[in-house]
Amino acid sequence: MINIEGLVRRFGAHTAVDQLTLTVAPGELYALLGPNGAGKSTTIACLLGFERPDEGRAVIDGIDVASDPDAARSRTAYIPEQVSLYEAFTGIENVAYFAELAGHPRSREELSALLSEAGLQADAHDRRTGTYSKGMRQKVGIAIAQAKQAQVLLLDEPTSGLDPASAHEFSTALRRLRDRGTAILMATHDLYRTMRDADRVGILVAGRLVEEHKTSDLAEHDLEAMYLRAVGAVEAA
Ligand SMILES: Nc1ncnc2c1ncn2[C@@H]1O[C@H](COP(=O)(O)OP(=O)(O)OP(=O)(O)O)[C@@H](O)[C@H]1O
Repeated sequence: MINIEGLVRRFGAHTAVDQLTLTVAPGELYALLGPNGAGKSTTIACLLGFERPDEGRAVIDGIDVASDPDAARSRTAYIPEQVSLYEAFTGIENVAYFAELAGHPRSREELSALLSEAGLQADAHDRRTGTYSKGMRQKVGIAIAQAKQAQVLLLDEPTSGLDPASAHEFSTALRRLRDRGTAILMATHDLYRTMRDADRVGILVAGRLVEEHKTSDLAEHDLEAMYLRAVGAVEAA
């Protein structure tokens, strides 16, 4: 469960996140849209304990992240745009390491099954991750989230730059995690993936949540028109 309550984060005179309140339930995938600089990454950084809120709280499974970042992080997996792995280690070794660190050691068979389930082809499991493509790294990120039994998954523009087939495979793996009860918050610019994968969508503009809807209540062109209107680019539509 993710609870963001009245979150404010300022950098000098600039308010990057402005009174943001947002909840993501277990088994829910929430897409956070917004133009560059809207405050999406800063919000995620507060949930990870990398940034401290000036006001309000970021809460993971009842734990205030700023008060106990280690306990919050043990329940959280994070997939940034570029997943960083130990390049000299294989895919299996990377997942093994992160699973063990989280207190969930796994057998080789389990690790291999997790990677396959995340969509990584079997012949890559024992290759050094230094040779992996971006899409393959994202899949390792999903396998790590599953291996450490993270209740919360945070993603920052995970599908940007992935080819359509890789993005599709990634989405399938993501939805599977969601269906197993993970609360997922994804910052993204991808309206198509948002409509396909997300249960709810919020639009952040200048740090403020200006729209929030169930995707089932929207058609794809509605979301695009709403987004353009929200960011003040309606003439461009
Ligand atoms: N450490 C920092 N110091 C000063 N300003 C910062 C810092 N981090 C972020 N900002 C500013 O806060 C605002 C929000 O940035 P943020 O990266 O959260 O936006 P974003 O929605 O993730 O954008 P993008 O889509 O480009 O990733 C921006 O104006 C940014 O320049």
